[in-house]
Amino acid sequence: MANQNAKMNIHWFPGHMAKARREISEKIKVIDIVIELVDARAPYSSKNPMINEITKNKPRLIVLTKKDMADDRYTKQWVQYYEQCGYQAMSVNLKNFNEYQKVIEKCRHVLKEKMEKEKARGLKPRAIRAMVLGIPNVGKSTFINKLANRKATVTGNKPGVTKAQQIIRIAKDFELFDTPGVLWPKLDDEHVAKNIALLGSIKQSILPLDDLFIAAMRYLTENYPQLLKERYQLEIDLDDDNWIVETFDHIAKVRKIKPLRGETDYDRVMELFFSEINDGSIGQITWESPTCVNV
Ligand SMILES: Nc1nc2c(ncn2[C@@H]2O[C@H](COP(=O)(O)OP(=O)(O)OP(=O)(O)O)[C@@H](O)[C@H]2O)c(=O)[nH]1
Repeated sequence: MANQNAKMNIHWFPGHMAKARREISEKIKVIDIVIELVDARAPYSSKNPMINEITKNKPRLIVLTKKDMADDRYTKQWVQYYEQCGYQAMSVNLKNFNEYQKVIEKCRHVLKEKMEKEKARGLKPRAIRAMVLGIPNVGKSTFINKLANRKATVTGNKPGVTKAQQIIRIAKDFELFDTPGVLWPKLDDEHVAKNIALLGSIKQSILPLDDLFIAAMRYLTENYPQLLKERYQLEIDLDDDNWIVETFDHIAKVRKIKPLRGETDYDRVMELFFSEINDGSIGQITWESPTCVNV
């Protein structure tokens, strides 16, 4: 589960990006479908900005992971949104025993026509080959490991087929690269950086923590006041000039955080709040809706 300590490699230098692109471009030649994982709690912010360019015209399935931590209403809207944009999209909870099977089913469905055409042209039936892509912490390894642990056969143990050693057979008709393509988020966009920090995917210190705290509290008050009430018995009046200090004081009191040199321990309050946001204990929250981002 995403947590306070989960850290994204935020040092994406042009060299890293070029390398990631190169590796993916190599693999993409031999795959039929790209499975792009994004986090359902921020399905725009957790996307790589250049994915279209990188994956060229390969069929793509956008999978919103961690739907158990996101707001169901928004998850539905996001799936619809991406479908309207012309992609295949679905949401999953990878913690559920068999959910990933739905992803395979969907891939089969997307490629049905292509495979039938190949058959009609007299080509030998073959397995669909897929690759998983996504920014750090969206669930790529969880997804691949689940598939691999169930029924994995390394298919490339033929001499001279080095590349194929990275491909695992999941089912008779489905193969997957065993390592995902790791892409970078658009951290120079403030909206994205804030959301990525709230997902717990990067060390939150890349942004001033108090700004992040204030932005999160404002958003929760406007969108999920009930969750704040249930978790912290907190009701914020954003028109009150003193709401920020009062919020800190209130949480410290309710959660019995010891004062520091006679004052509210602001750092401890933020630490507690962010860890509860990250691990989902405040509730199912989505940080952006399709209506507020320009995808
Ligand atoms: N609740 C919940 N947690 C999930 C889900 N999918 C993944 N996780 C958790 O999210 C965290 C990150 O998952 P990973 O599979 O390591 O993500 P990744 O994309 O491989 O991350 P990197 O290795 O950093 O690129 C782990 O703690 C997983 O257990 C999901 O659908 N629901």
